[in-house]
Parts: sequence; structure tokens; C-alpha cells
Amino acid sequence: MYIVTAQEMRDLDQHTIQKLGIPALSLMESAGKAIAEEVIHWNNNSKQEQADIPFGKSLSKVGQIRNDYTWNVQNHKQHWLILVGKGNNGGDGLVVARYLQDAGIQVTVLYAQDPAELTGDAATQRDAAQYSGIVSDIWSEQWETESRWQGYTGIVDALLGTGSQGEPRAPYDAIIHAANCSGKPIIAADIPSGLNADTGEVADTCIQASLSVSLAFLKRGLVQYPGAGVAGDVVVRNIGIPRFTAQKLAVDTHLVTEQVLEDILEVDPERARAVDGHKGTYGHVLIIGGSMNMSGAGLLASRAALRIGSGLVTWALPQALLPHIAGHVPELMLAPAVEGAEGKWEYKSATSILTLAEKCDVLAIGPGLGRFEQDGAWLQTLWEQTEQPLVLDADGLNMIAEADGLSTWQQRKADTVLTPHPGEMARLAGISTPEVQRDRIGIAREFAMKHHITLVLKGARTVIASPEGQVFVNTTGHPGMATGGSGDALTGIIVGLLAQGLSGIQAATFGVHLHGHAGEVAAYQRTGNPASLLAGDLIESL
Ligand SMILES: NC(=O)C1=CN([C@@H]2O[C@H](COP(=O)(O)OP(=O)(O)OC[C@H]3O[C@@H](n4cnc5c(N)ncnc54)[C@H](O)[C@@H]3O)[C@@H](O)[C@H]2O)[C@H](O)CC1
Ligand SMILES: [K+]
Repeated sequence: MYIVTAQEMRDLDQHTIQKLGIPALSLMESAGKAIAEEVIHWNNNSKQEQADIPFGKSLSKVGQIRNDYTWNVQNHKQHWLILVGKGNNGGDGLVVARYLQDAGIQVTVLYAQDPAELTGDAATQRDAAQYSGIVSDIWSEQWETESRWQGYTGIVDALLGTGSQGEPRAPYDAIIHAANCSGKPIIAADIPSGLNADTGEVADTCIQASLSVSLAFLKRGLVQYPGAGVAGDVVVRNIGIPRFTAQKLAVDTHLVTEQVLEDILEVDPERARAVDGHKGTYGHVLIIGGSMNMSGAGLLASRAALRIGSGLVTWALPQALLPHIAGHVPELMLAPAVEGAEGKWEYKSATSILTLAEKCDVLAIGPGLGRFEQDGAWLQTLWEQTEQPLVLDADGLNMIAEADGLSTWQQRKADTVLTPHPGEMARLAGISTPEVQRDRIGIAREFAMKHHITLVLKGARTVIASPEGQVFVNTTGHPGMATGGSGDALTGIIVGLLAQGLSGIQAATFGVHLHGHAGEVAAYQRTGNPASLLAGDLIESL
């Protein structure tokens, strides 16, 4: 599923109009019709006493005659209020009004501004609505009282769409505020008014929608928080802008779905193992991490790497941990790599790690590593002198940030995956955490391309970016996964997939997807309450 910016959407729109010769008015008509269908669908699904009587139902044995108008006795009891802005989003709203009216639903249009100010296709739709006898009003102070909004079944928000700039200005801010206060369900045309379509930032006054009907393609703001939090359910509706145009215009941001995994990333989610495979076929992972206070991190990453199907996993750890760890996971090989008093790492361990690495296919550095003297130089040695694919997490990322390693160290030839959470990302990019969160997709893409690495920017709706600028947004997972060890499990999963021959972007995207899904399964199977999830449960669900 493609995800676009407002500018990309305008380009796709123009391409369809100019190259395919589909008039803009026709796109608007399709948009409004699609939204109206969603309103009707939403209505019918939310009603307990359903009384669907499509014409000809009684004739079903002879051959069904379906009525496009989705007639429903309930429709007559409904009254929807359509909020109409002065741009094309408002134009869509006016089309919705016509189609709802034709389905037997009562509608009232509330113009944000004098309808005389509408221009172009929106003005055409204004005239069509007027000619159809649709009742309308213009926003005034009277609408600021809550009682004015009672009596409506729901609200369609067609105030502002992808052409919106900055915070909603008067009177849009007041209308949005009043609509939210009404307590009525709101269905947003394209995006909730007040949402930044590109970044997911939410204005102080922003429509809180129950459903957003995204036209043609998903908008970035709908899939990134806080935007995703005001969008409600999201449905993408085809309005006649063909999918191939997105490919033609090189849109390269996708929501992770099974189809995207298979078609774009060419990952086989079933991943059948070769009948004649042996443990060498599935790769030897070397996990470098763990320290006295964070031994569990190395253990979790190692277990996840085993569970995801790696052939062999070796954990390189400080000698002092060995007596405490030995035997916990019998399938795991342990390699004491540093004498280190108190279970700490030391710079000189780089030599023994390099020796261990010679026998391994992929590396993960970071889980529970902690910080130590000259750790930047230590990491630089491993970064530059190993040729295997590498996953870097946790303190490994902080070492890079402090040493400005990505700018100064030699670029690695093998796939390298960095898995920062927003705070680590901020340190890596030299910006603040809110700045990272403000534009997760944009920042992840730019960073991955600039430093030629695969980036996994963690958090709700994890963003995965490839060195070539491909971006994937994940939707699996839940807030219960914000728990100690969850990131270590992800590192183990990704490195285990790299071991089995997936590329950096394949392993990172598929790994994030699986990690989230395993978290869902684990929470569901245990108590049904996400809060009780432990990282270890997630690993067992893989
Ligand atoms: N290809 C498609 O996806 C289609 C989309 N359609 C719909 O068109 C809108 C985008 O329309 P556009 O006219 O470009 O912009 P808007 O309607 O979103 O708003 C522009 C309008 O509002 C004023 N304005 C801008 N920012 C603010 C603000 N902060 N406060 C107040 N007013 C603001 C601005 O001056 C303009 O007058 C898209 O979302 C779809 O819904 C087509 O209908 C079909 C094809
Ligand atoms: K809207």
C-alpha cells in the first residue's frame, strides 16, 4: 500500500488529469461518492437493528437485483451534517451530500465561508448541490452552542484536506472545536482537518475522526502518530488515479502488508526451509553484548536469533557473566571475549571478537553492552574490520553518535542495520527527540540515504528506510511491547533473518513486522492484556 505526501498526491493528480485525460471534476465526483459509500457502510455497521432491504432481495433465487443506492430503512432516520471548506476538500463534501441525499439520508451542508468564495470544481459542486435542493447554512456564532449540533447522526469533515497549510485559521478552528465538542461521530474526507498530511503533526484544533477516507493513496500523516491517533479507522478508496501512476512517479513509501513483503521486498513469509538444508545453510550469528547489570539483553537477543531460525548462535560476552548464564539456553554457544572485572567490556576485546567473527556470517553489536573506556575506538575497529552484515543497537548506537562515526568511519560494504529508538535517533542525527518525532519518515529516509545504511526507527509505527530511499511503515505491535528486552528481541530477529540470507531492508522490514505480530500473538494468548507482555513471551511466539 503506497503512502504519499501532499505534494506527491498533487503530482499524481496532475499526471492522471494531464496524461490520462481524466478530468479533475471526475476525480472529485469519485472521491465524494466513495466517501458517501463509507458513510452509508459505517451507518449500517454501527446499527444494531439492521434492516437491509436491497431491492430484489426476495428474488435472490432468481438472480439478485442490487440497488446501488444501498437503501436501508434506517437511512430515513438519519441526518448528516457536512462541513464544507472553500477548497477541493469542500468540493468532495458537496458530492457526499448529493449521494447521501439520494440514498434517502437527510443532509445539511454547513459552509465554513460564503459559498460564493468557492471556485473551480468546488464551485461546480456547490451549484449542483444547490440545484439538488440540499439544505445549507453558513458558519456563524449560532453554531458555537452545543445544542445546535444535536439531532445529527454524524458529521462529515470536508473542511481542509491536503491543501491545508499550518494551523486552521478562523473560522475553521472554531468549527473544528465545535464539531469535536458535539460528541458526534466524524468521518473525515481524505484527512482530519488540522492534521498535517505529511508529518502526522496535529494542530491544537484538529478533527478527532472515527473514520478517515483517504483518497487514492494513504497520506503519511494518517499512519504516523499523533496523526494516526486522530484519524480513527482509515480506509483508502480508489478514485480513478491508477496505482501504476505511483510507480511511474517513483513513490517509494509503503505500508508493510503481506503483499508488500512479497511483491516489493520479495520476501517469502512462509520461508520454507530447504529439505536438504543443514545448520550452515541458515547462518551463524554472533551476538556481541551483555554486561553484569544487563546480561538478560544478550540472552534475549540470542534466544530471538535462535527462534527466528538461525543455524547457529554464538554470544560473545564478558567472562564474569559465564557462570550465571551457562545452561540457561542449551542451544546457545557462549564465547567469553573479555576478562573484564565486574563483567564490563574493554577496548582490548576487539581482537578476540575479530577472531570469533571469522567463523560467523552475521553480527549484532549492542544488546546490554554498556559503555566503557575507548568504546568508540573499539566499535570503529569492529565496524571497519568485519565484512559481515551487521545489526547495531542500544549503546552501540550511542558510541557511534558520540564518535560521529557515520561521518568519519569507513563506509561498510556489507548491509548494516541500525535500530534506534527516537532518543537514540536524535543523538545520531544531532537533533532533538521532538524533531525526530515530527517527521519520522522524512528523517529516517534522509539519514539512511546519507549514511548508506538500513535504518529502523522504532516506536509506534516503526519506520524502516533503505540506503536507496525505500521506506516501509509497520503497523503490527501494541503499546505492551514498550517493555524491557523488546528491542533486544528485535535485534536478534533481524540478525537471525540476515543470517538466513535476507538483505538489510528485507530482514529489517520483515523482522519488524514479525516482532510486532509475535507481540500481538503473545499478549492475546496470555491474558489478552498487552500490558502483561514480557519480551520473553514475544520470543516464544515467534
Ligand atoms: N487527487 C486527489 O486526491 C483529489 C483530491 N481532492 C480533494 O482535494 C483536496 C485538496 O484540495 P485543495 O483545494 O488543494 O486544498 P484544501 O481543500 O485542502 O484546502 C485549501 C483551501 O483552504 C485554505 N486553507 C489552507 N490552509 C488553511 C488553514 N490552515 N486554515 C484555513 N484555511 C486554509 C486555502 O486557502 C484553500 O482555499 C484533497 O484533500 C481531496 O479532499 C479532489 O476532490 C479529488 C482529487
Ligand atoms: K477533511
